[in-house]
This record gives sequence, C-alpha cells and structure tokens, in this order.
Amino acid sequence: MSDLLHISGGPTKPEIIAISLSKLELAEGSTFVDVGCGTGAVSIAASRQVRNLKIYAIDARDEAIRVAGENFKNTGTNASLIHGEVSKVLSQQKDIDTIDCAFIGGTRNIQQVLEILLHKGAKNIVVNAVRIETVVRTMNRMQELGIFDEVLHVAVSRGKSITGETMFQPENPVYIIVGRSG
Ligand SMILES: C[S@@+](CC[C@H](N)C(=O)[O-])C[C@H]1O[C@@H](n2cnc3c(N)ncnc32)[C@H](O)[C@@H]1O
Repeated sequence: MSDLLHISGGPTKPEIIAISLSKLELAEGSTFVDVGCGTGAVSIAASRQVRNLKIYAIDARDEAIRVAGENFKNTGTNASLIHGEVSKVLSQQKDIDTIDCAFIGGTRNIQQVLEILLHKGAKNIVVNAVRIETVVRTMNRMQELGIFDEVLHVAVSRGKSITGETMFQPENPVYIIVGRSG
C-alpha cells in the first residue's frame, strides 16, 4: 500500500482498511462502491482480497480521480472510476442499479448518500469518520433508516525507531460506523 501515489488528506491507513473490509464481508462477484475513493487505496485492497468484485470508485475531486487512476493502472486494479458527487452519480447512473456493499471514506451529504445506497440494495455499509459531528450525523441517520449496527473508535500507534530503540507514535483516531440491512 505504501507504493501508492498520495493525495492531500492522505489515504486511509492499511490497518483501518483491514478492519473496515472485515466489517463489509465482501463476497466474490458482488458489487462494491468506494465512496470518496481518494487515492483508491480501499478499492485496491478490496480487489486484492476478493475475486471478481465489481468496483465503482467515486470521487468529486479532480486530484483524487487523477491519482486513483494512476494507482489503479500501476496495481492492475479493475475498478470503474467515476468523477462526481456521489449522491448525484448514484442517482443519475442507471447502470449502477444494484449495490451489495459500500465503503464511505468521504462523508459530504452523508445522510442522503446512506439513503440512496440503501435504496440500491446495499446490505453492508462501512463509514470512516474523523470528526465527532460526522459520527453523530451518521449514527443518527443509520438509526432513522433502521440499519445501525455498531460504532468503533480505532487508535493505532506505529513503532518508530529512535536512537536505535523503538517508541510509539499515535496516529489520529478513526471512527468506524457500520450499517447493515436485511
Ligand atoms: C479522506 S479522503 C480519501 C480517503 C480514501 N479512502 C483514500 O484512502 O485515499 C475523502 C475523499 O472523499 C471525497 N468526497 C467526500 N464527500 C464526497 C461525496 N459526497 N461525493 C464524492 N466524493 C466525496 C473527497 O473529495 C476526498 O477525496
């Protein structure tokens, strides 16, 4: 994952991706949407973990689309990359008619996005958030939609060499919110 080109804001860290993917329970041949794909790191990890996954990677930012495109090319990842705000993309693109699972790393319009994903059949939805207001907004919306399952606070500290010994440097905590339907 470290060989990926980065974007401002940075990619989702591998440990957070690992937990998020475990909660998504991706199945072979299913359709997966990476909302706010950024560098494409989550789509790349998902495609390495599960065979024949149909992946739609969506981002509203030019820089993200350019970087994710390069990263997909360099890693041989077969994902459909779509430029646009995800609630508009999902409402307009009629060929994305059924979605099995979704990872949400970009939370603009989260309330609307959750509802659209649910209408398109998403059974497992995993949201990453760093701001407490986003956590509350997401949990409240999931509860209204009857899909809230669990919320995790994940704090990773990474060992770093200092004068030949090792100290742990904490990374920003990430909240993982899980929704399940059906
Ligand atoms: C934290 S960054 C990228 C994280 C990504 N998982 C990675 O590993 O690089 C979040 C991204 O979500 C995008 N984003 C946020 N809300 C969005 C929305 N409603 N529609 C499309 N993209 C969105 C932003 O443009 C940004 O590139």
